Amino acid sequence: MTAEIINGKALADELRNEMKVEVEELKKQGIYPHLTVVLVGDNPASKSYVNGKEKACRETGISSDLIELPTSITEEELLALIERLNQDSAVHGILVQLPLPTHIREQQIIETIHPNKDVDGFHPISIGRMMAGMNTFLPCTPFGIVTMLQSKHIPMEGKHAVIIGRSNIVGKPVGQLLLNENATVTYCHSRTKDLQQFTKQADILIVAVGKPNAIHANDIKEGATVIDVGINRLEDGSLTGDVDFESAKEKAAFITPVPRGVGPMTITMLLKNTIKAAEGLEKL
Ligand SMILES: NC(=O)C1=CN([C@@H]2O[C@H](COP(=O)(O)OP(=O)(O)OC[C@H]3O[C@@H](n4cnc5c(N)ncnc54)[C@H](OP(=O)(O)O)[C@@H]3O)[C@@H](O)[C@H]2O)C=CC1
Ligand SMILES: Nc1nc(=O)c2c([nH]1)NC[C@@H]1CN(c3ccc(C(=O)N[C@@H](CCC(=O)O)C(=O)O)cc3)C=[N+]21
Repeated sequence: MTAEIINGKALADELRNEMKVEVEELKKQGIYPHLTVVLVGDNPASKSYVNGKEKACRETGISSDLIELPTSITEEELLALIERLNQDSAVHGILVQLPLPTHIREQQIIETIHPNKDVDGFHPISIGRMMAGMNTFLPCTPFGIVTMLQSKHIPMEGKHAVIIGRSNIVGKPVGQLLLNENATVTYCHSRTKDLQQFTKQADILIVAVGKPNAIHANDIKEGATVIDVGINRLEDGSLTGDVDFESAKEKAAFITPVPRGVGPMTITMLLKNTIKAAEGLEKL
């Protein structure tokens, strides 16, 4: 079997065009959706992601501003900035780019962002609402993955979804969203014994490890759907995922590429959450 490639970039463009219309409608009502992005330090990868987010906002008619801070900023100063953004009624969404320097406690920062402005969906209140299946800001990468599966009418109900990775931003929440969609979910991680025993059972395999070639064709079941979340920059500057795409695409039924797979969908869901934040919480 040769897999159908799920073009995340094309789907992202399509959804962004729809959102553009929604944003225009909001503006007619006097609501100007606005995202504030906070970037601490000068990590080149973070800068590049943040640029992508700003460009996507512009294209959708969402206004955004970037607050760049030196690595030397203290946790107190960053918390004070977030408190100020929480109070600012012109700011609908707040995104603090991760990772943060080690002297700043990430969890403190995440918990200070007002849940009504938590467009990343990382606040414990957002996570709790997601677990309870309530309306909330869903974390962007998991939300993007489920949206991709739905766009291709790939059934989740009753299917075995195997997740490799258990981070708070990808692995754990994507498993929860798939569970909400009635999949049977297995989590694997670095302490999993005999990983292949699990991956070979997966109808839907989500790979969020952060290592090139973590998964090959012989790890997957014929006809599976393979979602590659990994973003790895190689020495030659090119980007690659966690899956050996060339071999896996001969065995899977559906597969996402890197680049132009999950990444653009992550940004698109951020735009969606920002619009939702601007529309106001009464809808939450
Ligand atoms: N496309 C997108 O929009 C996004 C892409 N990413 C990318 O996705 C990847 C994962 O990100 P993130 O979740 O933040 O990463 P983390 O490093 O936080 O998590 C990686 C996970 O993989 C597990 N793992 C590591 N090695 C193995 C192994 N050999 N076998 C099985 N499991 C293993 C770890 O296990 P343990 O918990 O035991 O350590 C951990 O749970 C990265 O490449 C990142 O750049 C991230 C966010 C968005
Ligand atoms: N608070 C916070 N929220 C995040 O959502 C967040 C974060 N911190 N820290 C880092 C990760 C990573 N992430 C990506 C977003 C888009 C692409 C993306 O658009 N990738 C393009 C390629 C981009 C390129 O060429 O560099 C693609 O895969 O086609 C990738 C990765 C969001 N993250």
